[in-house]
Amino acid sequence: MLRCEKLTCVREDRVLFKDLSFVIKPGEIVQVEGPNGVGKTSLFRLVIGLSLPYQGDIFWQDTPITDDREHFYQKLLYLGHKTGIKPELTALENLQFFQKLQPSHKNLDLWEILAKVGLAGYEDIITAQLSAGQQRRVALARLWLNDCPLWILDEPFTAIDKSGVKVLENLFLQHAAQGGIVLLTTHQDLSLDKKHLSKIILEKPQDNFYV
Ligand SMILES: Nc1ncnc2c1ncn2[C@@H]1O[C@H](COP(=O)(O)OP(=O)(O)OP(=O)(O)O)[C@@H](O)[C@H]1O
Repeated sequence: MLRCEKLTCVREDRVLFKDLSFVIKPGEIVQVEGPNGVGKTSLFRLVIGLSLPYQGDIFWQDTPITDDREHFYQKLLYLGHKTGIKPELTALENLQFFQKLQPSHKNLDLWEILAKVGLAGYEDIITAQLSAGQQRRVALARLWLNDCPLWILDEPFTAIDKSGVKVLENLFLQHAAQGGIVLLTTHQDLSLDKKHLSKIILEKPQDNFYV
């Protein structure tokens, strides 16, 4: 369970959000929604401990994430705006690298995973030569190669076409059905219904909302 209590985020003396509290339980998919610049990425950076909140606390399984970072990071898969793939390696080599980080998945068929993300026939191409959407697909293949219960995904669908979004939505449902958590942000409309998708809406504060 991920619990955030009374989070306040300040950037350059400007309050992005104040006293934001939420709980995400195993099996939930939650989308953070709001216009450009409202603070979605900033919220994710707080939640994963990359920056400190101005006020508030973040708990994983009732333990503050600052108390046991190592345990928290073992449970977390975070994909940010950058793809995090190595452009000089092929799609397959990138996956082989990710697989080495997850020994429990050493027997998974990487060709099959590349086919699942729509890269059959592109396995041996240097990723720098792939399109933006194909590069994003290589990065997203990591979702098939981990045991982490908590997925935090910052705009995972950037440059991904509709059929790719559908594949990922199904994967999120599968992850949630197994007790995982997906916390994501996207500007795309998702086809998941209210039963499967909750939302945290961030709104632009008043112009004079300064500390
Ligand atoms: N490191 C930083 N230092 C100062 N200001 C920052 C920093 N990071 C973000 N900001 C500011 O905080 C605000 C929120 O940025 P953030 O990236 O969280 O928005 P977002 O909701 O994710 O936007 P988008 O939908 O465009 O990705 C912006 O006005 C941005 O300029």
